[in-house]
Amino acid sequence: MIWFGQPEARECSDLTEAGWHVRTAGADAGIREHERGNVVLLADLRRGDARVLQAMRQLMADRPELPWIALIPPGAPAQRPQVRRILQGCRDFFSAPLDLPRLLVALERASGIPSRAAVAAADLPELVGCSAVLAVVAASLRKYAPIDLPVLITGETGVGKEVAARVLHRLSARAMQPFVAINCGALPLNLVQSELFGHERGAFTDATARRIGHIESAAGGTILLDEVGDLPLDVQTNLLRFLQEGVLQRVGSSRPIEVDVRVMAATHLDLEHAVAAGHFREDLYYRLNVLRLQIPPLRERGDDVELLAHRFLERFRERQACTVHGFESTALRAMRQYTWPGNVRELRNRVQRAAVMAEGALISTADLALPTDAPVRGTPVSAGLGVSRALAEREAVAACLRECRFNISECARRLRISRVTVYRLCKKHRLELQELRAH
Ligand SMILES: Nc1ncnc2c1ncn2[C@@H]1O[C@H](COP(=O)(O)OP(=O)(O)OP(=O)(O)O)[C@@H](O)[C@H]1O
Repeated sequence: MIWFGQPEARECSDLTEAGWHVRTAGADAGIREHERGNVVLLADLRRGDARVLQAMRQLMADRPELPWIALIPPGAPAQRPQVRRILQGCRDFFSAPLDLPRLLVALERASGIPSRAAVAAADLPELVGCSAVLAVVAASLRKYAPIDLPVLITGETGVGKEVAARVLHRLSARAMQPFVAINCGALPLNLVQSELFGHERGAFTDATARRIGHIESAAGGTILLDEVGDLPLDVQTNLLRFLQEGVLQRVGSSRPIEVDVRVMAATHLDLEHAVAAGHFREDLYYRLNVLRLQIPPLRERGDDVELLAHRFLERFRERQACTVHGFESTALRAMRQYTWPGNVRELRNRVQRAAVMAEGALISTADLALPTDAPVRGTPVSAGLGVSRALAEREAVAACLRECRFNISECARRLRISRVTVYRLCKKHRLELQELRAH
C-alpha cells in the first residue's frame, strides 16, 4: 500500500505485521511500474497537507481505477468541498482514531486480495463471513458435499440455508446436474402432491397435460425442500417412500418411476417439536436428518455483519448508479448491535434500501431505518421482560403466518386475534408479508 501522508510508527508496524508492504509518499507521488494493478492507496487527510492533497487529486484524475481509502480527522472535515471530492473517489474512509481491524478488512476488500474470511473458506465464495461459527459451517459443507446422503439444514429465516444447499450441490459430484429449490410452504395445499411428484393427463380436473414434478426435474442432481415442515402428512408419506426406494409415482398413475436425486431439506421450525406434536412423521424425520447442518443466526456471527454489509453495498454499486461508498462508523456500530431477526436477508434489504436513501457518500444509521423499539444485541437482560415478550410475539406471528401459508384469516383464527390485529402486529414487528411470501 502507498500511504499518502505520514503514518505513525505503530500504524506502520501493525500493517507490516498483518502482511502489508507500506510505502509512504508525499507530493512527488507516483505509481511505480511493479505496483500497477497491485496496490491500494491510502489518503491520510488527518493533517491536511495541501501539497499531498494536490498530488492525490492529480493521481485520482489520471488513474481513476486505482483503489483509495481515506483517513480523516474526527469532526466534520468531510464538509469541505476539497475533501468531499476526494472522499467521493475513495472505496472507504475512516475517521481517527484508526480502527486497525476495520482498516485491514477495507484494505483486503479494496485490493481484491482474499480476506481472512475468504482464505478460511477458499473455495466457498458464496459464503461471505469470517466468524468462527461460519468456519464450522464451511468445514461441515466440505465434509458433507461428497457424501450422497440427505442433509437437513436448520436455522432461522434468512440465515443462508439455501446458500448452504447450493454450496453442497456445487461441491458434490452432481454439480453439473440440476439444482432445484422448492419452497414447500409456498405450494398451494391441493397441488403439493402433483407439484413434487408430477401428474398424468386427466389426473384431476385441471390436469390437461402430463406434467413432470420438481423431483423428476432435478434428476441426476439435487433437490432442496425448503420449509419441509410445511408438507402435508400425505405428501410426507410419499416423500418417505421416495427416499427409501428411489421411486415415485406421478399423480394419476400407478407406474413407479426411478429417479436419482439427492434430497436436502431445510427448515426454520423445530422439527423435533413438530414430530412430538404429530405434525411431522418421525420416520421421515430420521430419513432426512442423516447429516445435520445448523446455520447460526447473524447476531451470533460478530464481524460478519460488517463484512456482509460491505459486500451487499459493493454488489449494489456494481449494478446500480450509486454515489454511496461506505458506512458511517455510527451506522456500523448500530448494525453490530442490532439483533437482525430477518438475518442476512434483512441485512441485504436494509443495505440496498439505505444505498438508495442516503444523501451523502456514506450510509448513516438513519438510512438503515433500524427499528428504534427493536431489542439490540447485548442488552436483553437489561432491557427486561418487555424485550423478550416482543421477540416471542414476533416469532409467534411469523411462524403462524408461515404455517397458514400467509392466509391472514386462518392465522387470526389460530392466534385467536382479529385480522386487523394480525396486520397491526406485522406492521409493529416489520414483518413484510410480501417479502415473507416470496421466500
Ligand atoms: N453467508 C452469506 N454470504 C452471502 N450472502 C448470503 C449469506 N447467507 C445468506 N446470504 C444471502 O441472504 C439471502 C437469504 O439467504 P437464503 O435464502 O439462503 O436464506 P434461508 O435461510 O434459506 O431463508 P428462508 O428461511 O427464508 O428460506 C440471500 O440473498 C442470500 O444470497
